[in-house]
Amino acid sequence: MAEISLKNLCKSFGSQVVLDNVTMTVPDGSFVVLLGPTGAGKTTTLRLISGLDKPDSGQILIDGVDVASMSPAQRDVAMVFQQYSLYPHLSVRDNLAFPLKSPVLRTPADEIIRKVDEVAAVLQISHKLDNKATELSGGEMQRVSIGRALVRDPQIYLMDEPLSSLDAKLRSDLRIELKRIQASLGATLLYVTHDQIEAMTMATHVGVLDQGRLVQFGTPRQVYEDPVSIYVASRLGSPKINILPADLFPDAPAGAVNIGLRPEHIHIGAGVQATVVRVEHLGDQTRLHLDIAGNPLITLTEAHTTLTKGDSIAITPENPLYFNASGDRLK
Ligand SMILES: Nc1ncnc2c1ncn2[C@@H]1O[C@H](COP(=O)(O)OP(=O)(O)OP(=O)(O)O)[C@@H](O)[C@H]1O
Repeated sequence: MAEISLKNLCKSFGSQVVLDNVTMTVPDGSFVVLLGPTGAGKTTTLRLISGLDKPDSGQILIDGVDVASMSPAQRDVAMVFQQYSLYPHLSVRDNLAFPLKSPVLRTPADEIIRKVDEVAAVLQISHKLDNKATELSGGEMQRVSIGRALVRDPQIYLMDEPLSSLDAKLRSDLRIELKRIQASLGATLLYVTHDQIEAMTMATHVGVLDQGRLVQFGTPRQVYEDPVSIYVASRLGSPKINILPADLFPDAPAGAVNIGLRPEHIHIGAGVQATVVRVEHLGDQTRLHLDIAGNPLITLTEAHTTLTKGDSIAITPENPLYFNASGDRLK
């Protein structure tokens, strides 16, 4: 396995700057999740690393080697796309075996059988091994696409929203499986998603992209607890962080325009008056939708709360985050 190092990477399409001076290290054996809204440059980053596109400037090093002159095959990278890319005329077994049959790898036949069976079991598609790729559901096809990356032993794995087409149950099963496989192989994995639960549960590190710029890189916990801006704070957490005028509460520091309050960081019992707008019972927890001087706010309370719509309560911020007029964090 290998480290990926991006140095001052820039890429434009026509007049649109898609990556703006991105410098980032994906450590050997890490699971790095790139987060950002649509168009932030996530897929482009993967395509540049895999060699499918070329950067305008900057460097990509894999295990310390500049890969600029290497073809995608020479880079020894396995990529899983959002859209499954299978050979429709081949069976699932042959699709999975295909990467191992490359003349460069020369994998022995019994090793191919063993690997394919192992990966099919992990991805819960053993019963479909003899089906044609066209005879699978979308979710099954996507599992075969992931399997085709897993049968190989590449230097790095690049995955572009590989779970987005799967239903919720399968997505959560595969989140756990992918994380387990990555950790047991010690694989270096760069993973693109919109899904903050995937980021929080799988990543060793999270990189947040904003219009082609890498605005924060750290552990999921660092990025969640210590975001550099409202933009970053809003990328992680469900329900989302509450962003309110800073002067709704006492003790805002000079220059603070907004206060950011995570739903779990609001103490009920004393402080500023708020009105209950809606009580959302989710089984294990209850979300309280509040109104505070005309501003919406969501917080959490115990499952069996007796609060109802129209009640008046008092709240105090815990661990508030303050932001200036540009949305940058005040320390
Ligand atoms: N080959 C191309 N030609 C022209 N523009 C492109 C090309 N590839 C990407 N873009 C543009 O670059 C921007 C970034 O695209 P990219 O696919 O990297 O975003 P993303 O963060 O992966 O978004 P998504 O989450 O929607 O996949 C988009 O505005 C896209 O339209």
